[in-house]
Amino acid sequence: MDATALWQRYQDWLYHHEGLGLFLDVSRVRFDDSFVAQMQPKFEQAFQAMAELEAGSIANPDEDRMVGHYWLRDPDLAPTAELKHDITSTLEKIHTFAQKVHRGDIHPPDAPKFTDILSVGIGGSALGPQFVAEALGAIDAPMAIHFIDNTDPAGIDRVLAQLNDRLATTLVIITSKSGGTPETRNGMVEVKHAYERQGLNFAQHAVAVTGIGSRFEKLAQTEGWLDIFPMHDWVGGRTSEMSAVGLLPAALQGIDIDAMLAGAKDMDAATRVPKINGNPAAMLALCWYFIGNGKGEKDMVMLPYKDSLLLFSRYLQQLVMESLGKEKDLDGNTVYQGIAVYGNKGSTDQHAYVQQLREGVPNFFVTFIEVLHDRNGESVEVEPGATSGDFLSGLLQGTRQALYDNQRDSITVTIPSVTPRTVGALIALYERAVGFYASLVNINAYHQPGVEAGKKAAAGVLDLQRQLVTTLDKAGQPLSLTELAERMGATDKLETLYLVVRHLHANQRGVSVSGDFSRPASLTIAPR
Ligand SMILES: O=P(O)(O)OC[C@H]1O[C@](O)(CO)[C@@H](O)[C@@H]1O
Repeated sequence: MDATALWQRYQDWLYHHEGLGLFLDVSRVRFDDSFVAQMQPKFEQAFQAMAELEAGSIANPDEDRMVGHYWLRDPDLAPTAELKHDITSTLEKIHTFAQKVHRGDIHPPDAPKFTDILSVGIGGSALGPQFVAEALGAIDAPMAIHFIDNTDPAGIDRVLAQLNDRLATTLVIITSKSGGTPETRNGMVEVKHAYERQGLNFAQHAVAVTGIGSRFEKLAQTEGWLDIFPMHDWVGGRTSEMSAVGLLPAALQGIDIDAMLAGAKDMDAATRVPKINGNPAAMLALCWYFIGNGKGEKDMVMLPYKDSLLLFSRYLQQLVMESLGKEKDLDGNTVYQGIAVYGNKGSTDQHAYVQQLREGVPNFFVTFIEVLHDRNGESVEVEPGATSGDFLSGLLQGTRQALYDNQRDSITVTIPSVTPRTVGALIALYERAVGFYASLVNINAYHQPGVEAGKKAAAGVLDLQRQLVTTLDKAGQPLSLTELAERMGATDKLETLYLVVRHLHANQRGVSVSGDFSRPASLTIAPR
């Protein structure tokens, strides 16, 4: 396409949201008019399905529940007065709680104010709060936030060591919709121990964000935690940033959560428009379908050219991959759907993997996120007539052009600056695009059956470990791996037993091993 035709295409497809100051450019994705016409009927169905979802239909048939994250930013849309009340009262409760914590009305037992937040959660109960903290957390925020989002003992120790002197003034938020996620439970138990070691009362520092009636809710009630915030069953983990999951930590950090909600609400309204060109989420879904042939054949590389948006790709990894990565479609056909997402930030990644993007295997498309406002305050010229921000902008444009020249498609989302309002809008934009794309490829975006298999297998390994230690204790003599497996009736699990023994040995726990780990048959295992 020559420069004149490309410029025309740029203008024909340029989306601009005046209120948000957001632009979307899809001109560097090579679909043509006939493709758009061919997709029209599928989009009509997608718009219809989305309208039904917003009206409260059972959009997640497997789990028999409604999907209501759009109501969080526009409670008037909630299908019943009761749901509307749940949303508005939770928001009010968050505001009041944050104000009281900031004023010191709610304070730790032995100090006038809480200084820090320790958030314990994983997946949708961590990624949104982490992204928002990185994007919007101020250096002089009223409270600094820290995260435990794994069951890695060394990782937990690192966070607790950083907080050591301030544990007495740290507010702990335990977030789990199900209230039964092992990593989060472990994090909570470890944090509780840390408080007890310092002679502190954990309950008087703890807040739960959890599903109504969950195990965590009951525990928090029994132990008398500071407060409990509800997660409603119609909000999925990966779309929960605008529920108490995201809003509570954001409000405590002094982030304007009403502006986040307003930005998302405006974007929701813009993506409710039932047409392709003119609806930014539909435009994204159209591009994803075109580029990946409706089968996710190409990966989505997210490149925000702004350090504070570093975690957007990680946040989107869950939103996109947990929603779209499905074996079966809604009719039960095996489809193996999904779109892989990765990326960090520009221009940094240009010095890491952009070489491959420009010249290597063409199995991706890039989404550039451009931020127009460079910084608050004046910029020095780093060379005559150019600032650091000019370089950042030039590098984005240059990479976009270099990729296009080599047949690599890209999308560019432009926002005026990184604010609560634009961050809310970005989240809403991608939530809706994922919803549309799921309709286009006929899958359920709102369940995650695949995650269960790994959880069940992990539980099986831990059961085997307990059985192993009991068997060894009973035997009272060293056993080879094979003898151990025979006594346990687990001769089909020799490899798992070997891996468990190796891990226990590395941590001096429960077993004493002699022999050579590189020759499993040489090992003898005794109780410690
Ligand atoms: O909030 P919960 O119930 O602890 O779940 C955490 C995450 O685990 C998952 O269920 C996957 O295992 C995610 O969908 C969810 O965001």
